[in-house]
Amino acid sequence: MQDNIEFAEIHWLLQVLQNIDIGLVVLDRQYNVQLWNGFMENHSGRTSTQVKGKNLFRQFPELNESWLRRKVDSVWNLGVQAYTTWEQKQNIFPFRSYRPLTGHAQWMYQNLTILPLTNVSASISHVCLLLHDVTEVASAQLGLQDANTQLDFLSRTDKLTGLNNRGTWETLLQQHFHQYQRTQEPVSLIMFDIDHFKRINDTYGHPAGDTVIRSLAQHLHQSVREQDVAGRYGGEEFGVILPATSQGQAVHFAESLRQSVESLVLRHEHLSLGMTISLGVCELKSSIRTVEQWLHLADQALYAAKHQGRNCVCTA
Ligand SMILES: Nc1nc2c(ncn2[C@@H]2O[C@H](COP(=O)(O)OP(=O)(O)OP(=O)(O)O)[C@@H](O)[C@H]2O)c(=O)[nH]1
Repeated sequence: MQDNIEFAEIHWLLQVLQNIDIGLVVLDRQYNVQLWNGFMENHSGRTSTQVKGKNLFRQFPELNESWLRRKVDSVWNLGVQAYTTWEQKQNIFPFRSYRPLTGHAQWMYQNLTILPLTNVSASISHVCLLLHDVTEVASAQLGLQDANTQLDFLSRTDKLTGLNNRGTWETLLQQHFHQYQRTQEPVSLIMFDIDHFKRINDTYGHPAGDTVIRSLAQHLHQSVREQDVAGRYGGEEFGVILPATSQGQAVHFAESLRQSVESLVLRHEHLSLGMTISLGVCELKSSIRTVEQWLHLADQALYAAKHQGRNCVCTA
């Protein structure tokens, strides 16, 4: 009677294992498949009869053999279970994902547990791979990461121009100021502003003014080196930090920017628009005690350029 109940229990257990929503694979020392449950059959398209007794890697050449062997060998050698998550390896078995909720995840994300299985003499005779489909969790987490990256980008950039916004740019200016205190390596600052921009707005309308600002920002972005830091400081005022640049080199850059901006012809609807800019340059020196003072000196140079008649470069 007792034997019958135990036999029935084993029978039920086998049915559960066959139908459970987790992949179960038992392997012997030679990586021959000894058990292949319903989950594995459904997702691989191979029946248990097709794969049983055959080498796993010969059956599935798309598996990363050296990686999986390393993992499984550690279980054979240490006798303890091993675990790997989808973050470490997206999909161990390249199964497609058919979950309606996660239509954008083409492949199944998987977590894998590898268990040592002992025989009657308590030595490890087989290993069991437990494969969990974690596509929904992974997609939600990846979606959240994407949203955070997007939010981070939006909080750092100016909406109209895509340049660093004022807050970000000022933080970077602080960093360059402090770096100078440590290294004394040359670093220059250029502040510049579109001349008579109010007239553009008043004559052609605010959208035309926006086009001018956007085009100038794009031109600036294309003109600076990778290590330079461009930002929109205010309405039509911009700042550029030029690392490893002396005052003379910064003036040279400012002058070539001034000339290239002067020759730009911008299209807005049926209009052809042009603009000029005035620029102030200030190389950081040890006599400049604070970042505010540095910015103020560059701003003063910019206003000097305005007073000199605009469309020119002045130094602090
Ligand atoms: N279209 C548009 N206009 C802006 C934006 N931000 C600021 N402005 C306008 O820019 C104009 C700046 O005018 P002012 O500060 O008088 O400067 P200006 O006309 O360029 O004169 P100068 O700087 O002295 O050459 C103001 O009319 C602002 O309303 C923006 O994002 N888009």
